Amino acid sequence: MSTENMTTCWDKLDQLGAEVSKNLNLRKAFADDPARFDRFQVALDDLFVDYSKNLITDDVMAALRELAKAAQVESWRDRMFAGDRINVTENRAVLHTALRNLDGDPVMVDGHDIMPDIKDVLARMKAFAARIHTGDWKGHTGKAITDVVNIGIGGSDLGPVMVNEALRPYHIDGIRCHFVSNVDGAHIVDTLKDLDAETTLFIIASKTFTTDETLTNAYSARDWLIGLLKDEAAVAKHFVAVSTALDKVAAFGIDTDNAFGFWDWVGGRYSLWSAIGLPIILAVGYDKFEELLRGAQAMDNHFQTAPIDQNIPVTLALIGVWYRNILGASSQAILPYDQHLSRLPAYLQQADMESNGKSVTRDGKPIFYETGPIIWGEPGTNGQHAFYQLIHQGTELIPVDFIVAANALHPLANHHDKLVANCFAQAEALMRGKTEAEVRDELSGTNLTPAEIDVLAPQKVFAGNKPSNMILYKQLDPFTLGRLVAMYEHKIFVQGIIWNVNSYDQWGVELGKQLAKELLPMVQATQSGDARDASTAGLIKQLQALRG
Ligand SMILES: O=P(O)(O)OC[C@H]1O[C@H](O)[C@H](O)[C@@H](O)[C@@H]1O
Repeated sequence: MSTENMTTCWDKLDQLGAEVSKNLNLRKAFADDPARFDRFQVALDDLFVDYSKNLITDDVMAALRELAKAAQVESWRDRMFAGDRINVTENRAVLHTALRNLDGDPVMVDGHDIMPDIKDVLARMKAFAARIHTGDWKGHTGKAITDVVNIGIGGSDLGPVMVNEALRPYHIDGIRCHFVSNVDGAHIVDTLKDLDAETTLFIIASKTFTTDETLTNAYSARDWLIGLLKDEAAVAKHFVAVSTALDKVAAFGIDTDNAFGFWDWVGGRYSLWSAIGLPIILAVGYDKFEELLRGAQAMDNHFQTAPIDQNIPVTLALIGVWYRNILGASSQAILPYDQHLSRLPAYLQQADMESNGKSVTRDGKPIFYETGPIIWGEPGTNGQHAFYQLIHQGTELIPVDFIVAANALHPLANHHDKLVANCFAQAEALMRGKTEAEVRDELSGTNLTPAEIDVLAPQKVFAGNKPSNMILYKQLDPFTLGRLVAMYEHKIFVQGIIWNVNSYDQWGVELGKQLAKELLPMVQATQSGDARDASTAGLIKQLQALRG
């Protein structure tokens, strides 16, 4: 990319940033411009994004699109889809999009078409799930499986957890999925407490099959099963694995006939579309999983073909860059008005923060601008009664993504109407605010004294001018969920290109893992901690004292 062009774009954006900060009032912008809503929207069929309530003008959007062009977003996008090794620090292609390229062209990696491999694993998962669902797959004592426990962490947990929660209305009767991720023994102990070993199936999900938490939980699950069924041979009927490292799966003692593979060109946090999605297939059935893939594929096609100014992921990415780099926002709130999307913020924390939480460029140079924001959020309306206070009246600029379905998948229409009304109301309130004059007008009808009004009125003022996107669609079915997740994946990709970071490695997680290994014998009191820094050494001593 041309650094010179980028600098020109950033300079222009800085200048527009100063202008917008000084002059743009959204309430007035809507009043002055009846076409603002029509101009600032993008859609893919029923998936509609209103971005008119952002601190943007036509000039801002034009300058941001110039930035995307200068950063060569489109050619990077094409390189990603074509299987170029854009994950340079790991020398890998980035091809989660191939996992949902169900009826697309061949995708080549090192001269080999990967599509037949992908379809082969899908077919094996489909057949396996059918055996579980029909009761044809029997546990060691001859009983059908009723409970599935997925043991995995990070990308081998958060995607299936989020999707299974999101697709709750589609769950198949007779099979319950559980997830164990934390090395905190409470997680597995609490999960197994109510399960019957004879009817429980464990999925050990780990891309690398080296992750300590997952292996620790897997061994404890194995002990639990063998302890109850009194036969090591039981493992064969109660353990399956999902991994790219099938040799390590075999070393653990799981028959590779019962393992589902994926490949190093699937990043962990982009892997729910791969065999990592097995618990999704077990929860909702293969056909719904395929609808999820087809939804993601629809968003992939849109991302590849829609012009920049009508491209949903590009638009969301550019608006995010505007807030992060020009207007100084440090976080991005994800506020789904959908109880079933309660795990979406946590899922996007890994997707976004592990991808773009970087401070060196792709070629290893230090970065002197802001990169990935802090991602956080909770479903509405709950958040309204907790942290929205700070969004409305605090001192931080917090751009918000509201996400809501037009139709509920439950019969309580009055609930859904209230949910949607609250969602739209929050976006409106953030945008328009409430002036001191409006507050004083309201208070003038009360029996407060003028002195009391002087104290109270400023507290009740809403500055407004707070930005949000509204993401609205027909209903949260598997297809739409696929579109939604792929939309965020591509948003993250575009931002990574603009920030010139490698969004597909995660070296920042390594140091803690390494030190935990070193500290374990000190925690176990088989080695002295005295040589560590004074705080760590002191904590180890304090720990031993508390353990007595
Ligand atoms: O799937 P695994 O190899 O067990 O990895 C699980 C997780 O742990 C790693 O430390 C990374 O931070 C994550 O990106 C990854 O998803």
